[in-house]
Amino acid sequence: MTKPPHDIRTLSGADQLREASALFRRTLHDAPADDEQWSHALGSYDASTSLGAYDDTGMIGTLTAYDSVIALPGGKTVPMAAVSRVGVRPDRTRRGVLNAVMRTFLTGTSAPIATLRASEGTIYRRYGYGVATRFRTAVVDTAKARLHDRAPVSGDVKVVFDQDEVRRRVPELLRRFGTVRPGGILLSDGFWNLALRRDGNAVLVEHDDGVAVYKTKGMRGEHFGWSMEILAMFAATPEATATLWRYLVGVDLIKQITAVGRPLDEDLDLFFADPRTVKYTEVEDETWLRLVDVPAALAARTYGQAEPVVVEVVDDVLPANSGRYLIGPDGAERTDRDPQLRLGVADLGAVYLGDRSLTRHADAGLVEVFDRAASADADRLFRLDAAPWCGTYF
Ligand SMILES: CC(=O)SCCNC(=O)CCNC(=O)[C@H](O)C(C)(C)COP(=O)(O)OP(=O)(O)OC[C@H]1O[C@@H](n2cnc3c(N)ncnc32)[C@H](O)[C@@H]1OP(=O)(O)O
Repeated sequence: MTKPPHDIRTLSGADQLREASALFRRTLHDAPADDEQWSHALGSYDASTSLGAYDDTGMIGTLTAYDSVIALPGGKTVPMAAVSRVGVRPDRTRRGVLNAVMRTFLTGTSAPIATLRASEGTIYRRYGYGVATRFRTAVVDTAKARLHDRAPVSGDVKVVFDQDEVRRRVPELLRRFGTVRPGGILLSDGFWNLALRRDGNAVLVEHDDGVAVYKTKGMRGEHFGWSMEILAMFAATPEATATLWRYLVGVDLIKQITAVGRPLDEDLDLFFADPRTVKYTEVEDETWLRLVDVPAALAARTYGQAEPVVVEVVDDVLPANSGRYLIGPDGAERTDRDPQLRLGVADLGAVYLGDRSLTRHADAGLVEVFDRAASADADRLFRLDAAPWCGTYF
């Protein structure tokens, strides 16, 4: 009989990391990295935050976390563990391996917040992750695309094609612009080196207040027709948005531009003479966020103006987080007062960055409301003027 798959170890050395990489890629139906790919992938790993699960047949599960930071409402950034490369060998699934790995990770990480991108929507809620940011896809028809006369174009852009320079400049630029909104994160140079190599011939567009990275692909059945995909785009000002888009829609021979993963409130159509230039397609979940240290995370963001509320948080995986918190315009702290609202830690994670309100979650049966006025106050405390958004896929 196979022994319980609960032997979880922190990985060490390139060989174990390569084994974990191969295992993870297999779970996504991909072949292991060859020597060339692995030489670039190794630098994206940190062994100290990578776990392996073992039984008597060897490594059967893995999870890694990139050291990152996340921007919060109020402008502060705090350490964040960006969880990725989660996989369990297909002959060992549904026996509690992920359960053991995730619990080991959550009890061991020093970051107050963890986030991830979920391969399936049913997996991570049980570990306390909630959907904290969402994005939508913008498809731009270049045949129609002309910015209107009052679009705030300002200055010019510089285009970089040399791939060594692209890989050097992108992490630098994202350190400046990647956290312009709450939900924005920073990842290491090693991560970007790997990601940009995977995307192939990436083109970098720089503006004084923003950056875009794109790739192009020949379109099937189109003579001299290409499509453009925006891989990353951050603008700190409306002028940067207008100027970057003026460049992008002006590139010759591009028939269509797809920008996956744009903020829900980025109203790009307002920049164009014909608003039907832009079609918004799927809205998808982006950041799944887990408050690992609830008191620290609640204290790290700022809040809007409203009466303070007492929220009871329930956390079965990390029970030290469970308890009552007084949250008000001046901050958040533990309290003994009677709760006005009660919710699980996954739903606290979902409202934490200010995307959908606590009342919307209550309407859906996800928050217990003992005092309706407190629910409205909580909405004003947590809400932001702009939608939280990450914009970086990992
Ligand atoms: C952040 C990322 O890296 S996302 C990528 C995640 N990886 C993948 O999608 C690769 C393919 N899938 C896998 O490798 C595995 O199926 C995993 C990692 C998703 C799950 O691993 P397992 O070891 O099977 O999970 P485990 O047995 O611990 O299950 C834990 C719980 O989640 C549930 N669960 C796990 N996977 C799924 C799923 N795909 N769909 C629905 N429920 C699931 C189990 O039923 C179990 O529920 P319970 O606690 O109520 O009993």
